[in-house]
Amino acid sequence: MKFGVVVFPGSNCDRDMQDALAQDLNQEVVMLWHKDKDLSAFATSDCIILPGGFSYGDYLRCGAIARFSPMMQSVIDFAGRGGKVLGVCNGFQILCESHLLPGVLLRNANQQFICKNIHLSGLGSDKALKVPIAHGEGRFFAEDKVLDELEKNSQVIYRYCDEKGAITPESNPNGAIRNIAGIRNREGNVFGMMPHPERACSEALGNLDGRVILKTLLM
Ligand SMILES: NC(=O)CC[C@H](N)C(=O)O
Repeated sequence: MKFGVVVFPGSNCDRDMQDALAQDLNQEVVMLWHKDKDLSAFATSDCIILPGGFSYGDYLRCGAIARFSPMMQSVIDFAGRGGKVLGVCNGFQILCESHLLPGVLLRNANQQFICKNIHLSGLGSDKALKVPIAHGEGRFFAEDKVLDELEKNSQVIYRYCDEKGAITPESNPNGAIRNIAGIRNREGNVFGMMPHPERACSEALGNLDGRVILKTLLM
């Protein structure tokens, strides 16, 4: 399978994602510019990634302007055809702004930018996975009705937990509702998460837990 990584003005995790996929996971990766819109080289068995960063300087709300990039219309069409799409951090924000995923990312409860390792409970492992976060607007929120629907359809893919896997208020770094760190759409082909698996894919970085996440979701 082939991966396309969309570069927006202000993306800063695009090369990390490219490196993780190409070097650490041995996958074919093509970089895509947000002003282009041609995805004809991608089959629905391929995957488009919206990386982390500060697209358009985070003006208005994180992801609110990137949503209108020409490439995003093509990504929405690609997702509609069943192609896999993953948004990490700013990419997750763009997916919510584009309504490919429900809910919103609000400013962190403590009003601070948070950059640290956290633990996740969810797909791919029985043990807690250690992954870095780095965001100012990462507090997932949706109305109870939406949340109940997400839970009923197993669309919550990751929750913040402690290192033993317990999902507690103390293990929630940003105040995300129900400790939600990542979700998928109902069809199961669009994924969004605030933590950065691409920063945890290499032995040189001392953490391989990100590989488990990327492999589980995408390969
Ligand atoms: N690492 C990121 O993608 C950061 C996302 C966004 N700029 C925020 O601060 O919330």
